[in-house]
Amino acid sequence: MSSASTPAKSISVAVVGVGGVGAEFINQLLAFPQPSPFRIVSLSSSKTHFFHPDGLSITNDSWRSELASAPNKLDFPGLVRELAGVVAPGQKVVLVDNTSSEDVAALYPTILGFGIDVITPNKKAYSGTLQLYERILSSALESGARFLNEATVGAGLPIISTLKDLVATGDKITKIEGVFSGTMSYIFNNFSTGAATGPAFSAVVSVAREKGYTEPHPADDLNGADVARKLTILSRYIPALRGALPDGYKSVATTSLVPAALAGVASGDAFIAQLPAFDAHYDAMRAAAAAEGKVLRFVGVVDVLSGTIKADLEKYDNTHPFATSLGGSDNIVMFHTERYSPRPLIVQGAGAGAAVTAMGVMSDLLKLV
Ligand SMILES: NC(=O)C1=CN([C@@H]2O[C@H](COP(=O)(O)OP(=O)(O)OC[C@H]3O[C@@H](n4cnc5c(N)ncnc54)[C@H](OP(=O)(O)O)[C@@H]3O)[C@@H](O)[C@H]2O)C=CC1
Ligand SMILES: N[C@@H](CC=O)C(=O)O
Ligand code: NA
Repeated sequence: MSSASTPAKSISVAVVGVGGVGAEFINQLLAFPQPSPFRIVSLSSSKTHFFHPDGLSITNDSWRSELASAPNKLDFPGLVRELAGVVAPGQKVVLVDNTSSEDVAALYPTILGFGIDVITPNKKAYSGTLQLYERILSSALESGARFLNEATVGAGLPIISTLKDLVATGDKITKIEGVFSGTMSYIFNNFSTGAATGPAFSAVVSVAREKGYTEPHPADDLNGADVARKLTILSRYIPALRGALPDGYKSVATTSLVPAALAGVASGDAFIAQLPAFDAHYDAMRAAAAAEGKVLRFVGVVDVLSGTIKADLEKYDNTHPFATSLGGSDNIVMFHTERYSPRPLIVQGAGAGAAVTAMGVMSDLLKLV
């Protein structure tokens, strides 16, 4: 029974993926002030899951071991059907996808079609084919379910909400540019400081991985695909570019920093182990930039007027804001618009890491209350 001081637990939350971001999200959700409008009805790792329509009785100390010892193998389509049975008038169900799985992302149209909201930091769906993107939109429109993905760009930074607000209030975006990868930012903030020499490229990449900034496979950051995905997601919120990338991120002009010899390495561990053999190549790039008084930064551009969407390694003067004002995993995103001209609207801050990404997911969840 509900009352003003004890609201009904009216939002059932199913969490899929309990890696760095997923675990932090669960901790933030369990720490939400009581009485909470949320109840966790399901937790899934890539191996096991548990589900109870009335809510799970878990704590921050217990959920990992309980999930690890759960007898149920993960059957994701089966879980979706069970969740669909929980949807009822006044009873929202939201699936929070904290994986980087294509298979989970491919089911979003079905999930939304059941009236289940989807919240995710996973970029795979919205940066995929135009066809999948359009099916997500039409399923959400038909059922009224929400699809929210703030954490896919800039982690917890308000990038997507800012872009949506600019567009919804009638501003015209002319260009979005900046540093969109926390991993690339961390790497080049530490590797290319203006000096001709410094730490080994492979060592800096390893630290970025240890800090939880990289994708499960770090090559997905170094090959530029992660930035290309973010640019695709942003371009789809801009009316003039909505249909511009039929093949999604694969249509973005992208510079890869992965040595050709490592392009097919299947595991992240093997990739990290083999990267030191190529340090001399990156040393030469750093020295060449330093000789011109410049630093290296990996940037993305969505130029609405020319239709150019690209992810590239660029050289910037030592005095440029990309050289002087970025630290850690900082992203910086500049929105050039009709209203914000000639000076852009700028959002800057940590753009990767479990805590700030989970905060972005949590902020989307709060939009449902
Ligand atoms: N880390 C960051 O800073 C940011 C991450 N993101 C996005 O957040 C998502 C999660 O990232 P992160 O936590 O760092 O990555 P992790 O690799 O730490 O976690 C991903 C988890 O998903 C699990 N998983 C994979 N497939 C499935 C599946 N089919 N069902 C259930 N679980 C599955 C994996 O399990 P197992 O290990 O057993 O395979 C793993 O535990 C990614 O999409 C990433 O792009 C977005 C912004 C920033
Ligand atoms: N690997 C990504 C994580 C956030 O999207 C990054 O480094 O930015
Ligand atoms: Na964000």
